[in-house]
Amino acid sequence: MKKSPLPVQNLGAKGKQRKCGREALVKLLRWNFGHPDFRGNQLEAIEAILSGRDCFCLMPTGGGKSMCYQIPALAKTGIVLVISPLIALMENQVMALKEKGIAAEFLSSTQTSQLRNKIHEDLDRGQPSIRLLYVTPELIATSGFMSKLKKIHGRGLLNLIAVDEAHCISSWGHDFRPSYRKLSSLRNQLQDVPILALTATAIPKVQKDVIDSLNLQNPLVLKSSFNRPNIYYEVRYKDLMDDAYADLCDVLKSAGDVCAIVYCLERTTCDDLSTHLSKNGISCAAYHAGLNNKLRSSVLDDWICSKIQVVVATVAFGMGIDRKDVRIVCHFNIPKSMEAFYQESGRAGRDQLPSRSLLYYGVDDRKRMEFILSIAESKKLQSSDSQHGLSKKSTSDFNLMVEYCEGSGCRRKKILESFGEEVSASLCKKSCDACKHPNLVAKYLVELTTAIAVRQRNGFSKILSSSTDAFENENFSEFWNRNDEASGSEEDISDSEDGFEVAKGISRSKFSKKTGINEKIELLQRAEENYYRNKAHDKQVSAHILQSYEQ
Ligand SMILES: Nc1ncnc2c1ncn2[C@@H]1O[C@H](COP(=O)(O)OP(=O)(O)OP(=O)(O)O)[C@@H](O)[C@H]1O
Repeated sequence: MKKSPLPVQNLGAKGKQRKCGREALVKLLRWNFGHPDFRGNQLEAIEAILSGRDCFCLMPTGGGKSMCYQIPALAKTGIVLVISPLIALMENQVMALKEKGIAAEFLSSTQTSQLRNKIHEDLDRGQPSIRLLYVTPELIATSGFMSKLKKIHGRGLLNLIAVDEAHCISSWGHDFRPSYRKLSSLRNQLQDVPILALTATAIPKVQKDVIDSLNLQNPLVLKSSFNRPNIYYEVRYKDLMDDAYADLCDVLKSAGDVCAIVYCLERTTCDDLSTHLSKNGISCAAYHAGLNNKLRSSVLDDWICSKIQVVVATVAFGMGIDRKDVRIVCHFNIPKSMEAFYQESGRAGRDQLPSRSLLYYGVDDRKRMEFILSIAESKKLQSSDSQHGLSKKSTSDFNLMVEYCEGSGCRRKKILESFGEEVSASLCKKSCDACKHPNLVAKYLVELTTAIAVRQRNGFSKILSSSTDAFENENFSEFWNRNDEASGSEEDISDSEDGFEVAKGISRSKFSKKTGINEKIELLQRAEENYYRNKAHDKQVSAHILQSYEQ
């Protein structure tokens, strides 16, 4: 049942602001959201914002960042503007808030003009009923919307600008969106409105970049640990097992009928693996950008309402997925960076209950990812726009991921150290395989070294043939551009021209539909020669590679 919101707390008779004390804020939290108390740095962030101060807030996935702007929206008359990278994300949040009786809206080109006009009319009123307004960065950049914001601000009604997923502004971050760059002008245009930057994934370089780019003034910087104590981290080695599909099937079956996400690099793997799991009695479906919108949303709906328990997906299944009881997040292929891994594995256990991150590591997968990243890298070097247009992520970021899988020692420590955190030896408490079963993991790593040596002698035959397919049939589309399921409107970040999108362009042009098979083989051989230029390939290996193209 919808509740009516608690009366606004802060305005005295003459519009003078009264301090909204801790007790009143806790009351708002309990009444509107049913949580007994604030968590982590939530209260500090809220108090800073309500005092008019800029704030940079780093909280782990599932930490409760949205409360940091939702409570201020309820504590003051006026509007909180929330800038969010995805329409789906905005839709989810607005729906959840409306269910709680909180007046929230989003503006996007996916709405009817009638609905948009209604929202604009409300914003023009002396006392708008909307408390939270969600928009994309593209809308902010339009002069029409900016002048509307200025008018609202001029009437003293713009209380806060919250920039969600703020790391998207930094070209050092893993999710760089060129459209976020446009937010740099906010501080000048709307001078005394506090800005709150929120992110779950910011290495120190990105944190500084976010603060500088948004031009935050003397911000309160709140950082929580990235540690997710309720997630158990584990790596399994594909090269040491007969059948990774069967292994995953056993894992899911022995976990019971739990909710899980399995991430794969390629769409075909999603389809194959999902079919295999289904045949073995696991309630699951594939999800990737190759499926039509209707099918994708029905998979999503079925998963959200527990009709199916396991989704086998590419990274298109990403931001904005709000199911809290995900017990297992499995990476069936190695992710491209520690940041991506942290973000994706962090979708497990958002209810804080014990959960699992399971990564299947394979040497073929590693080589394939290195090959893909090397193409993106070489394009970046060629680009004259390398300062602003492209992500600055590089293959070196991937090495951290390889070290996570191939190196010895605590997995949790490796994750946290990659984000610049100092980690005490006792932090993990045996909640990763390397700490819980050190001898077994050490044995696996020795066996893996042997397996790699054997594979190097025999050549990594499958890698390039798979890459040909991928470039040709867009099997990797989501890898290059994580959000290609979005609507493609001018307000949508989905047509962002980030580094991978540009690299996709080269790959496509390299292997356009007109490219004949011989040319493809030649191009791939040349790429392969470059790639393995320090490695000796005897005739037998070359023949083996050619043979694999023909299959
Ligand atoms: N003070 C609190 N007490 C208990 N639960 C809370 C509290 N604050 C937030 N939550 C709950 O925690 C969950 C995660 O919150 P939220 O979606 O805001 O996290 P987030 O930091 O934005 O996560 P992500 O980065 O994964 O999107 C939600 O179910 C929310 O209701």
